[in-house]
Amino acid sequence: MPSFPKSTVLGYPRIGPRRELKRALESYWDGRSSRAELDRTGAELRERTWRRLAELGLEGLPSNTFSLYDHVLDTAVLLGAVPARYRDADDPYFAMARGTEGLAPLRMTKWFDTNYHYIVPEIGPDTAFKLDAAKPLAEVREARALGFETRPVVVGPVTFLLLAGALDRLDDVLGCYEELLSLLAAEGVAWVQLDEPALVADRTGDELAAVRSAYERLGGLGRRPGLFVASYFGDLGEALPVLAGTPVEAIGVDLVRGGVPGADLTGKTVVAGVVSGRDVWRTSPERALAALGAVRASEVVVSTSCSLLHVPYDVAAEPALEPSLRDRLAFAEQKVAELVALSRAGFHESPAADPSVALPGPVAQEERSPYAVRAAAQAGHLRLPLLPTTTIGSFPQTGELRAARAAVAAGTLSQADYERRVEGEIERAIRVQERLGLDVLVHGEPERNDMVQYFAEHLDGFAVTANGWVQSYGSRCTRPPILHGDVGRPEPITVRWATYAQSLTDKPVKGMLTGPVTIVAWSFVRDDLPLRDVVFQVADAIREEVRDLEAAGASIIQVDEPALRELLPLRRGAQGDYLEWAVAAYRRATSGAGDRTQIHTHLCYSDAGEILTAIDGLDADVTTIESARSGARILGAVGAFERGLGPGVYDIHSPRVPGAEEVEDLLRRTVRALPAERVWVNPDCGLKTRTYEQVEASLANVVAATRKVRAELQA
Ligand code: MET
Ligand SMILES: [Zn+2]
Repeated sequence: MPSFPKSTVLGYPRIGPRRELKRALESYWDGRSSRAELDRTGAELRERTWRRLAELGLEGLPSNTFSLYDHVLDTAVLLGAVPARYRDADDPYFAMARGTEGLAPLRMTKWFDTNYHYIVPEIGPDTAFKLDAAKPLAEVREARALGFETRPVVVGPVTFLLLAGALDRLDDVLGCYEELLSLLAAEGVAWVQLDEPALVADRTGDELAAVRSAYERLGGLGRRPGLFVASYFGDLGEALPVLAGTPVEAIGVDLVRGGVPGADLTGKTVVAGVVSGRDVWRTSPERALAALGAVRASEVVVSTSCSLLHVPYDVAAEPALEPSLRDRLAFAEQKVAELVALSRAGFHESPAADPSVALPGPVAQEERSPYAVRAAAQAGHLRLPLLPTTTIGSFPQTGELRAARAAVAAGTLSQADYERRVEGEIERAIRVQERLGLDVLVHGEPERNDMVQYFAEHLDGFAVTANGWVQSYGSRCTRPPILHGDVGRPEPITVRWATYAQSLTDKPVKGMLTGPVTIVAWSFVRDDLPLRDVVFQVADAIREEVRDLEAAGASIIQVDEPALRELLPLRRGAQGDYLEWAVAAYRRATSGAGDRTQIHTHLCYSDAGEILTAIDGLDADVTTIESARSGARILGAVGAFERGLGPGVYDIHSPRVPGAEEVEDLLRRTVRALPAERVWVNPDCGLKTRTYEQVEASLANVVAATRKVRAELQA
C-alpha cells in the first residue's frame, strides 16, 4: 500500500468563496441558465479548490467532496437508491432534493450536531441497489487532467444505512462498495476515504458487529485502494478497537472533540484531526503537537477534525474585522496553512492570547411564581378567548426590504429612511393580522435579516462577517456571527419596534427575542471557554431585554429556542448535563419577568418528542411547536404537558395554502390530545419565507377553523 500523504483535509467548502454555486444553482432552477452552465461553475469551483490546496502545500487532496446539493444524496445516487417515483422526473436528483410540481422532496434533517442539513435516503426492503460510480470517477479523472492525484471521499456503508434507518440492508449495499473499490483501483486510485461519523455516537453491539463485518469484507477485497475510515464530531469510543481489528489501513480520529486513542495502533495509519473543522479559531501548535506526539501508530497524518465544509473560506475576505480579532481567526484557507506547517516544520507561530472575559457568576435566581398563580394573573389581564390564535413572529420578508438593507449597507439609503420602511412593514403586518382577526399579534420582524445575526449585531462581544458564508442546505448559506469577547447589551435592541407595533393596535403584540442557546448554537463561539458559561452570559443579555420589554408595556414576550435540540450531545451520557444547563440558561433569561407577563417559547423540529422533559423544564407559559409538517405525530407525546401549548396547524415550509377543513381536522385532533383551555392555534414556524398572498389565505383558514371549533366547544 502506498503511504498516506503527510497532511490532508477531510473535506472542503464547496459553495464558492462568493457563493458562486448558490447563484449558479438558483439561476438553473429558475430556468435562467442551462445545465451546461451549472456544470461549468461546478468544474471551476473544483479546480479552484484543488489548485489552492496544492498551492498551500497540502499533500493529500480529497475529491468527490463537491456536491450540487448534498453529499448524502450523492451517496444515495451512487448506490442506485433513487425511489421509483423520482425516476421519470426531468431531473431526478433535484426532484429528490427539492420536489417538483406534483412530487414532494425527500425528507431533510440536520447532519449530526451541525447546522448542515442532509437529504435522508429513503430505503426500503425492496430498494434495489446498483452502483453508479460516474461522479467519483469523473472527479478523479478531472483532477488528474489538472495534474492532481486525489482521494475520493464517500459516505461509508454503516453511516449511510444508519441515517436511512436500514442497517439490515448492509449485505446488499456492500456489494456496491466492493464494486466501487475495484473500479477505483482499476483507475489507479491509491486511497479512498469512507466517512463513518455515526460511529462517534452510542452504538449497540449489533451495530458494532455490522462495522466489523463491513470492514472485514471490504478490507478482504483482492484489488482495492487503501481504505481510510474517517470518524468525526467526537470520540470513537468502543468503535475504535472494532475498526482497528479490521484490515482497514487508516483510521481518522477527531482529536479536538475526542481524546488521543489510548490503544497502540501500530500497523495502522492514524489520520489525526488536530485542526478543528467546527470553529474559526487558530490552532494552538502546542496543543496540536502534543496530541500528534501522543498517538501510537505506524504513521500519523496531520488533518482536520472533520470536513472544513462547516467553516467559511478565507479570513482575508474580511477586511472590516478588527485586526486584533482577525489575528485570532482561521477559516478554511488558514486552517490548511496550519496543517501544512504542523506536518512540515512541526511548528507554527502561536496565535495571540484570547482576551480575558468576566464570566457570569451564579445569579440569585428569582424564580417565577408557580404556573397556576401566573396563569391566573395573566388570564385576568390578557382576557384571551378559548383557543387563542397567534403566529410565530416573522411575516413575509419582501424583496424591497432586502434591497433596502443592501442600500443602507451601500450608503445609498439613509438609516432614517430605512427605519421608516421598517415601520411601514410593521404597520402592514399589524393591519393584516387585525383584518384576519388573530388574537395575539406580532410585529413581523421586518428589521431582522436573521434571528441570530440581528442580535449579534446589537450585542457586545460578537462580530459579524461580510463573506463568512457556510452552507446550510442546497444553495442556502448562513453567516454565523463570531462570539469573541465579553457579551453585553449596551442598549435595548427590540424595544422601539415592539413599542411602535403596540401603538398601532389594542390587541396584545408579542415582544420577540431569540433565546441564549439558539444564539450560541448558530454562532462560532470561543473555544477556550466552557459553552455553558458563554450561554449564561448571553442569557443575561437577553434577560435585560426581557425586562426592558416588560417595562415598556409588553404583556407577552416570546423567547425562541429552535436550536435547543441541535446542541444535544451525540453520546447519551453527556445529554443530561447539557439539558440541565441549557434549561437553566433559558430560565435565567426569562425568570426576571413578572407573573402577569406571559412568556412564550417556540421550537421547530419534528423530533421534539425526544427532549420533551427539557422543553417542559423551560417553564414557559406557552410553547408553540412544529406539528403540521410531521403529521401531528407530536400530539401523542404532549398529553402530560401542563401549560399552554400550540402545536402548529399550518405547515409553513410549503407554499401550499391549507384548506379550512384541513386545519379544522388538525385542531380537532389537538383538542382531543390536550385540554382545550391549554391549546393555542398557530402555524408551525415563522412566515418569513412565504408571500403575503399565501399567508393571508392560510391564516384566514386558520381563523375560520378556530372559530368553528371554539363555538362547538363553548356550545
Ligand atoms: C426557526 S424559528 C423562527 C422563529 C422566529 N420568531 C420567526 O418567526 O421567524
Ligand atoms: Zn421555528
